[in-house]
Amino acid sequence: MNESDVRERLADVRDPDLGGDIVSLGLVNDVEVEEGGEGTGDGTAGTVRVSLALGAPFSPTESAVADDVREALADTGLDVELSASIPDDLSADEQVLPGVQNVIAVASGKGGVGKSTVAVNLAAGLSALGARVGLFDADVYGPNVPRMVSAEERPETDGETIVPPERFGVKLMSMDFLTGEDDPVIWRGPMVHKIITQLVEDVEWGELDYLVMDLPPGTGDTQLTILQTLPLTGAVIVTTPQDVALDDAVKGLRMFGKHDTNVLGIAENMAGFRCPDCGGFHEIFGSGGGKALAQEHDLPFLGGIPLDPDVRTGGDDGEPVVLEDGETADAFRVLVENVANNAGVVRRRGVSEGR
Ligand SMILES: Nc1ncnc2c1ncn2[C@@H]1O[C@H](COP(=O)(O)OP(=O)(O)OP(=O)(O)O)[C@@H](O)[C@H]1O
Repeated sequence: MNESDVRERLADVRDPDLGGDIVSLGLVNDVEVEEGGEGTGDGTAGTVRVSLALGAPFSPTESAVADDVREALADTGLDVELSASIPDDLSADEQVLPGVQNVIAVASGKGGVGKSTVAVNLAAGLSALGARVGLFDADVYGPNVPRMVSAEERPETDGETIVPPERFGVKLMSMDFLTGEDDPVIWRGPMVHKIITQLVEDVEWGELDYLVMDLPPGTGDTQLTILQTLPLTGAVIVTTPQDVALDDAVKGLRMFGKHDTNVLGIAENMAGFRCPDCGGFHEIFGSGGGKALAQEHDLPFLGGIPLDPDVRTGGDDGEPVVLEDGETADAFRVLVENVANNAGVVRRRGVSEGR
């Protein structure tokens, strides 16, 4: 079995989203076969090392592709060693956040729709899948991260670098940690730019699979600065089924469109209420708006999160609901998986189209 035999077998593995096999799509970076058996005396047929251009660690789709690759090589008798990396055009020095694979922004057109709630549960849910995750709370108007850590757990700094505190395996940072008591209302573009730069240069994120950014609501300076400064994989737009929230979501979509930012999809929050007393399901803010918005703009619908008192108490106590059991937690898990899958589509499409 040589390298071209291996590639021939890999040509049977399909990418379920891009519609083609992983070899033709350019998703096989490298194949190496090391003969074993006689001669080497290790008693095996050898090892095959395959490097795949996969970019969304722990996403169900990419995990399935990796399983298919193993299966395609299963009867060769070779030990299969897989690795995943998306080759980068820029050197580590030129990259803004060299250790971070995916930056995912969570945005909304207006406040109070549950954007921060989605960001926190997305980060915790990705971490629960096994990924290395950071959460940056850039929502100066309603920071949520400080609530998740006690005062003693504030970031440590030696004057040069900032070490983010961790909860449920997620590294946490907040604009609030950096600015202290300053009144965010007086912030202007240059100030925001300075802080974002500080985030990029001074925080020790280490190696991360996903950095989730909780953007402030709306389409102002901070959002634009972040879009211009950071290499986003894509954005998640949070809305409620109400018409007015949907109008605002469209404004958000336009902003991302202008900056060539991928939209990973639309999440609909407060989509119905399961009454704990009568057991009935009530659609308090209407229904289907998020899905219709997604369809209209030809974007993925990521899922609906019900109105559930546990979401709020979880938020207040800093314990994301996604880590619990139940209907709402399941809804969040679907959302987390869809976001990861769609991040993978963006990354693999980039490789495939960039060849
Ligand atoms: N699905 C839900 N069920 C019940 N309560 C929710 C749900 N989603 C959010 N909430 C609650 O609604 C309030 C607003 O949510 P959140 O802070 O996430 O909104 P936001 O869009 O980030 O607003 P802002 O950016 O203005 O801070 C919080 O108290 C939160 O706990």
